[in-house]
Amino acid sequence: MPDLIIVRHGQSEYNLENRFTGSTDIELTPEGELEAKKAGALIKNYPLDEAFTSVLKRAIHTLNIILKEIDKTSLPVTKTPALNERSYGDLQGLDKTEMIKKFGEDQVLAWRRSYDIIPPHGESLKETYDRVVPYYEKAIIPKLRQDKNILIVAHGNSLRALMMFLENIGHAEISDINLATGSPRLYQFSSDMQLKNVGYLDQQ
Ligand SMILES: O=C(O)[C@H](O)COP(=O)(O)O
Repeated sequence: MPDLIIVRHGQSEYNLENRFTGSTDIELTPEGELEAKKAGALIKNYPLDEAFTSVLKRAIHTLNIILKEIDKTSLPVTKTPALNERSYGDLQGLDKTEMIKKFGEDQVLAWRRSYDIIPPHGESLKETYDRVVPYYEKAIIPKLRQDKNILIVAHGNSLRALMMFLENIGHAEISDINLATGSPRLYQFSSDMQLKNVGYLDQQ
């Protein structure tokens, strides 16, 4: 029965400053490092075989802190741009509240949470799904089929896209779903890859 754990990176400097991050390569805050350490403590009881992350440092550093916490710094790690945060295009670096003042709450919410509305020169959740899910199917499902336990550390929207696939979440429903930083979510599958159990480790 393979386990998959997904974790959004800990708080980043732009998260703290309420700025759009997207594909900007921004470091964790001290609070984000602490969140990663706490995530590691929750993951400790699950024997992992491999980990996957993006090529952005907030995710890589979160993974490194988790691996240190669970005493598995030699775990095989794959870093791929397929798991990167979606691009927020022209919004990157800008203040989220300022953007609400300029464009209105509904527009900003649509850019942030809708499935197919594209932020200016950025990437929609649909486009993110179209790179995350094929990568998951090609590179990660075969490992789970070999009964390997896998950890993925990535980003709010690359992981929302993956959650849509894993939990069969519809286009409308996904707009209400947000993944908190540093909160591990566990998926347990049967040997024929049927989802048997899903939930946040800090709520179990
Ligand atoms: O890119 C960002 O700004 C964050 O990682 C996620 O942003 P969101 O909550 O607006 O999707």
